[in-house]
Amino acid sequence: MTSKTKLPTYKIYINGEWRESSSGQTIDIQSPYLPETLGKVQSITQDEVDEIISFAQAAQKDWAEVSLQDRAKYLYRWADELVNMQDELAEIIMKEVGKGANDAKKEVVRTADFIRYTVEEALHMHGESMLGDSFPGGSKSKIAIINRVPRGVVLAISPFNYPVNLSAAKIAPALMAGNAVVFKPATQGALSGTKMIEALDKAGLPKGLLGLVTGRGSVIGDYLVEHKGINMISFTGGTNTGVQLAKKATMVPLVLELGGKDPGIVREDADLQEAAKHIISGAFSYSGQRCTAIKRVLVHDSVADELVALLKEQVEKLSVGSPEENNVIVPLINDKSADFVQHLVDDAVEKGATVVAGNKREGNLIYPTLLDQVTEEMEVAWEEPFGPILPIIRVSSDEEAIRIANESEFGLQASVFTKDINRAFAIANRIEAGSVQINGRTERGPDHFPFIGVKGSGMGAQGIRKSLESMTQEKVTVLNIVE
Ligand SMILES: NC(=O)C1=CN([C@@H]2O[C@H](COP(=O)(O)OP(=O)(O)OC[C@H]3O[C@@H](n4cnc5c(N)ncnc54)[C@H](OP(=O)(O)O)[C@@H]3O)[C@@H](O)[C@H]2O)C=CC1
Ligand SMILES: O=C(O)[C@H](O)COP(=O)(O)O
Repeated sequence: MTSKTKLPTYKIYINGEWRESSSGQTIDIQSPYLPETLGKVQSITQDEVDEIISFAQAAQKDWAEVSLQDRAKYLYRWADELVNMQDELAEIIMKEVGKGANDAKKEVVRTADFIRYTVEEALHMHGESMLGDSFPGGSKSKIAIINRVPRGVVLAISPFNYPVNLSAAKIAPALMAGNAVVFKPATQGALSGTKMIEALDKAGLPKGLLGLVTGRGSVIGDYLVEHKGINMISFTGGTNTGVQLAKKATMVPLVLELGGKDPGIVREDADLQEAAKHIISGAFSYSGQRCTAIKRVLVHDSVADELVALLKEQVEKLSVGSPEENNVIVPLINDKSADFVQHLVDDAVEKGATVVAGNKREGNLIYPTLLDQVTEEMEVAWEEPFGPILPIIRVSSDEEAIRIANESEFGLQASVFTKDINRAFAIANRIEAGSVQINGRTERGPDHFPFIGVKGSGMGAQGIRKSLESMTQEKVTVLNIVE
């Protein structure tokens, strides 16, 4: 991939046409690591949002009548288009969000796989029926037929860190389930999101069925969320944004996937080599800019020194630099994020944490940092850094590990490393999180697994089948047979 390609001014997508906004205003998208403006996106107006939603409402009525087999054809073509343009799209992802070149390409291929699996899952979902006679006084002549019907217009709002995959993870199930979509990508991610929609346009999606909204969430977000034409919201992003959104959205179903502070719990009987390998990859890939990154280690005192030595050895080997050379540690999305991460390190060091590795910064590039002797008084014990720093908290028992794990406001995932499978299950049962990984790093994939955040990490579930379910509602038709 070259870094010379000039990107054009991107447009909004309304009723199957690419348009500049009548606002006359655009937002420059800077690369997190290149001294370049990569392109401009439109700041949409409220009138244009109204237009998009009314086209979506009209198109959805026809789309709901299209057979699943026919809907599938558009989505398969979309997946094929994404694969065809994987180099171009991966280059944009890399430059726009600073993701390693290979990981950017994997994101595109994973997205095509996601879309195809979504189609196949939807093709194999069936309704159910019930006979009335199982309830006292009921009768066999009363039969309920329970089908899933589309919700209408789904608002899909995605974050910067997987600008293609997490967007398609909403759009594909929404469309396959018979909905129309209003798609609002993260502003830093809107170039990638727009390119992805170009692929959907090439696939011949009926006009109006999907509208692309660009503009700052802080400016247009409330208008979208409160719009009466929206029938469901699927949001992935930060907890603060998600909580504000939930307060504003009234009487529409919400799926929220928010932040995390996933603990890696290491028991004294763990295979420490394996645990260290999973923790490093869980904590530091893409510089820790994953909601599912391991964001704190809770290790038993008796093995803490050994684990810290193993982690140190591996942290020092992590490659640091440009995403173009596939470095693991890359510049963070912006200076503000880097400032926040540095603040967490400074606060911890001031309160007595030991720097085992790192604590070095060049602009928005934060070197991988391992902090030992972290205590509950330090902000880094609780805050989500979204950066390459890993605090180690030493604990004296499983009880203490569980207590600290659960005291977090978040509840996305957790990892438990141990050879004792009974203890692993006992701990997993008590951890307040959507998923617990036993002897593996925290991660969302494979994408057909349910993906769930509890407490401040979200509500509702994603994962292919769960997304299809959340983007439909059950409808019951009762047949009363006259004998
Ligand atoms: N649990 C999960 O599945 C995941 C969670 N995340 C979380 O996301 C965060 C990082 O992503 P980031 O993009 O910075 O998150 P943000 O919360 O900043 O933004 C997410 C999306 O919300 C939009 N937005 C901002 N304000 C509003 C508003 N008032 N109304 C509606 N939408 C709004 C943003 O638009 P704009 O960009 O224009 O501001 C963006 O599209 C981390 O906390 C991470 O943990 C990330 C990935 C997965
Ligand atoms: O956005 C995120 O951080 C993802 O949902 C995490 O996905 P991953 O675990 O597959 O990296």
